[in-house]
This record gives sequence, structure tokens and C-alpha cells, in this order.
Amino acid sequence: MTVSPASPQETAAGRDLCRATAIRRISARIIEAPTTRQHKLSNTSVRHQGYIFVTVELENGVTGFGEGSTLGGPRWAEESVEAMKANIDAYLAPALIGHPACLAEAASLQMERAAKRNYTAKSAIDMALLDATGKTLEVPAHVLLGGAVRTSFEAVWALASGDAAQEVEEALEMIRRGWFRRFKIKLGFADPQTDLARLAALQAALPAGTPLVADVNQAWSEAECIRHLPALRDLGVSLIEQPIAAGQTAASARIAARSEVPVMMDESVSTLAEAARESAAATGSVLSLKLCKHGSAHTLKRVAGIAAAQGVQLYGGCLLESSIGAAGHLQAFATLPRLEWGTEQFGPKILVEDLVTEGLRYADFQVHLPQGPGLGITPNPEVIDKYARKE
Ligand SMILES: O=C(O)C[C@H]1C=CC(=O)O1
Ligand SMILES: [Mn+2]
Repeated sequence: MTVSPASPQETAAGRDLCRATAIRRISARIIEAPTTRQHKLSNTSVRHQGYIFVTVELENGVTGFGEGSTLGGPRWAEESVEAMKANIDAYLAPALIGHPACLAEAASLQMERAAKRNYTAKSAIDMALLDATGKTLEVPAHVLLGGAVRTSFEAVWALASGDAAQEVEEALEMIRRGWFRRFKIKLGFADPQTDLARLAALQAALPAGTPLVADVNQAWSEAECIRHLPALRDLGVSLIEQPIAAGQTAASARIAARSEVPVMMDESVSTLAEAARESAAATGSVLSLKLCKHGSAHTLKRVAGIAAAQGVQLYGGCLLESSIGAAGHLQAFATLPRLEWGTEQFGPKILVEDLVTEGLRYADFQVHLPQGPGLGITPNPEVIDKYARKE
């Protein structure tokens, strides 16, 4: 193992911590957890969530947990649960055996050498290392990331059944419960006229001024954006997410420049280089951050810094994680100096059964940072067993 000269091994306490947190074993299970309803996107439609559930066991007997999410196989991004399990078992886990979990940056470098990209798989392991190190030190994971500057987040719920009447009922129920009063509507799986009619029905039924994000998930062309973005503005949409294909940088910049509603970058920004390129090209003025895109909590923070340095505002994205992955995100989001648009992290509430003993707390339209060491949640072994794919 390579550690920098400034590693904690230079002090007795640091040496002890490295020894105590040496990784003994990493295992990965595929989870298929049913959702309460169909969740439709432009490129996929799901009735259950596919997660990779990672367990890391340390020499000191502490166990850490992490989760990586997908949406309907390798459709939203290139990783599937099957690919993640194969690459964790064959490449990522062997690269980390004996490595101190407390040296998260060095662990990321080891994973980088072992496998290119694979950001969701890497982020699930990184999350488990943070959980295990936090539990060892008896501190919340955010302390390992610089410490929280907020403990609650304005939360966004996604409406994605495609049935306007059902979506109105669902949104009003979320408001009634005091969980969510900001909504994201998924567009792009129907033609634009149908999408706009659905949006108009929602807008008419929700309380005046309800903030709405429209996520097109790369489905439109530049020409369709030119035609339809003004209608989204007229329908009160406050943020337009990833309207065209990731990588179409020049077209995205033209769309963002002519749109009167801010454009949010999502699928187009995963790596540090993409964060730098897309922010400099002004393909959006808001960025959605997700551990599954960036590969680790520390990298998420660097991506956030690159974007913020160029004036881009930040939004805490999700991929319908359970309370395990959602807690991992909140631990990182809590430490960002600015998070102008709050966070989604609605995944725990769309699962028929959450994967933890006590789910994240949603109250006063906020999702709250869990308390306690590590991620601050405890996976429920019975529920995990129930939804784990039988090998
Ligand atoms: O943002 C995405 O593209 C992915 C995901 C997050 C919420 C949702 O409904 O889909
Ligand atoms: Mn999105």
C-alpha cells in the first residue's frame, strides 16, 4: 500500500487507527426492492429499485455499509447491479484488502488503479469505508468530510407515473404529510405536447407558486428545446434538468443562454473534467450532484467546488436510494458551503419497505441529517435478505 508522507501512520494514534481500520473483507449483494408505483423516465421505467449493497469488515470488528443505485439496469448510466457485483468481487474488493478504511483518498486511488470509471460501484465502497471509519471513531461520517454546515435540507419529490390525476393526488398527499412541497416532474417519455398537457394539469391543481423542476433526461433535441422551453417557463417551471443528450456541449450552451428558466446539468457531469468543461461552457447554471456519478464523497465535493467556482449553483441529486444511500448523500451534502437548491433524497419514501431499521426523518418539508456514528443508519438484515437476489 502507498501512503503519503503526511499519513496518520506518523503518529502512534494514526498507526493504531490504520491498523484497527485495515479492511479484512468486502462483499456485495444485489438488492431488488419494490417501489410503491411505476417510476417512468425518458429512457427507462421501473417497478423496483436495483441496488448494490456493500459490506466492509475491518480488523477491529467494525462493519460499514454502503449502497449504489441504478435505474432499470444500465439505462440511466452504464452500470448495472450485475456489472457492479462482478467488478467489486473481481477487482475493487481485492485491491482494498489490508488497506486502512480511514485513508479514503488513498482507497479511491487504489480503486482507480484497479478499474476505470465504475463510479457507482466505487461510491458504494467509499460510503461503506466512511461508515466503518465513522463508527470506529464514534463520529458521524460528515466529520470525516469537513463537518456539517447544515442538518436539514428542503426536499424534492419526483412525480413520474405519467398519469396527471395520480400525480396530483400524490403531490397533495406529500404536502398534507409535511414531507415535500417542491416537486420534480419527469418528461420525455411521451411526446412534448402530451408532456406539456400533463404539466399544465399539475400546475393547475397544485398550490400557486409550487416550485417545479422538469427533468427531460436527455430526451429532447435542440430544436425541441427551442420550441418548448418557453411553454415550460409559462407553466411556472423553475428549473429545467438535462433537456438534451450529455456531451452535446455547444447545443447545451445555446439552450442555456436562450432559456429564461435556469438549466440544470445532470447526466452531462460525472468527472472533474466534465465539471470543468460544462461549467466553463455554461451548459447550465445549476448542477445536480450524485455519489453514483462522481465515485466518492470527496470527489463529489471537488466536483461541487469546480462548479461553484464558476458560479454554478448546486442541487443535491439522487437515484432513488434507500435510507442507506440517501444517508450517504446527506452526510456529504451537509458539508457543502452552499447547496442552493436543497436535495431530492426521496428514495426512502418510494420504496414499499425501506432497507434500514429506522428510516430518514422527513418533517416540515425537510429531510433531516441522521444522527449517530458513521452514516447514522442501521441496515435491517431481514429486509436486506428478503430483497437480496438469490445467487
Ligand atoms: O435525476 C435523474 O435523472 C434520476 C432520478 C432522480 C430522480 C428521479 O426521478 O430520477
Ligand atoms: Mn436527472
